[in-house]
Amino acid sequence: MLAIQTKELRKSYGPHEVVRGISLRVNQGEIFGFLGRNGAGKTTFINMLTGIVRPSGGEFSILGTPRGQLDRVKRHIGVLPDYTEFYGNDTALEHLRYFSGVKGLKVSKRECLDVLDKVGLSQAAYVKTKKFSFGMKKKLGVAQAILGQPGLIFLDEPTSGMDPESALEMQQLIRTLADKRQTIFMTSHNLHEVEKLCTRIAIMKRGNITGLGTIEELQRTFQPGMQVTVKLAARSEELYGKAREALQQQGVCRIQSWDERHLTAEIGEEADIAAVIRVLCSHEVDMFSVQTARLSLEDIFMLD
Ligand SMILES: Nc1ncnc2c1ncn2[C@@H]1O[C@H](COP(=O)(O)OP(=O)(O)OP(=O)(O)O)[C@@H](O)[C@H]1O
Repeated sequence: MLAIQTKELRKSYGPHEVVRGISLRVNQGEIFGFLGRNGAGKTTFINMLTGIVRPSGGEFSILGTPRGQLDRVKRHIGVLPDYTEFYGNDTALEHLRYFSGVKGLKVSKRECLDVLDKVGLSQAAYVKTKKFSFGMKKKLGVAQAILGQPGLIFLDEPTSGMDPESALEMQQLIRTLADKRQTIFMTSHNLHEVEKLCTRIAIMKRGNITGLGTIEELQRTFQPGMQVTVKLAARSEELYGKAREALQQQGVCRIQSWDERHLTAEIGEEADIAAVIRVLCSHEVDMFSVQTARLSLEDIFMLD
């Protein structure tokens, strides 16, 4: 069973098509990263899947249940929305107990306290939420989303506004949830976090998915080859001229840029590094180091 399946899902506001026919499959237990610039359509897409926004076209199913029967699985879906506001005179614990009642979850006080502990709010269980900082509200939002161990959890920017330590703890919590086969569908503008956490990533641009896959698959899609940077043993015009000439003559790589000491070239695959090193050695080019690099998620995200 898939956690999420969408087919040609679309949404328009008047003449403005915000989500343009997205087909996506998310497996159970994945930490799926959903990226896009501000206004790309991420929240609208999530809001359709959680029943907040009515699609203009297309189909989807959640945990094997089609869109028309979403009420049947709502208890198994957790959501951290893109805004987190609470009734200020309630404590964190009161809020969770009230929320679990509204959602029809059978959750004990002990479980609510456990969840508050997991998000790092154990000290604030009996504190009124009007005294909460932005980061604490975000944590309470996550607590609400994971209450009752839902099979699918939507997290809209789960760590934004958190201090670095809290963000790391939240990332660890997300991993723990996925280890228990709970599916996470998350947005984040922290690309480093996404690169570290997510099993697969979709990049959304102007309502379309322009990239989809693991980080390695995205790298291969957007840069079929690899980049190799040779740092020469010394800053020397002669050495660098020799290196350039040797590599160009042998055609083992395509030189992209160079300065007085570094020479950066594109190679077809990792195994071609050996050929580059062989050519340079046979032409007596002394090297300090040879490094390969692939595009980072940030590089890929910035591509238009
Ligand atoms: N209710 C609405 N009525 C009209 N336009 C809307 C509505 N909701 C969203 N939009 C428009 O849809 C587009 C996508 O918005 P959405 O909030 O889905 O983007 P996003 O990718 O989540 O952005 P962000 O990263 O800033 O949260 C925007 O141009 C927005 O103005």
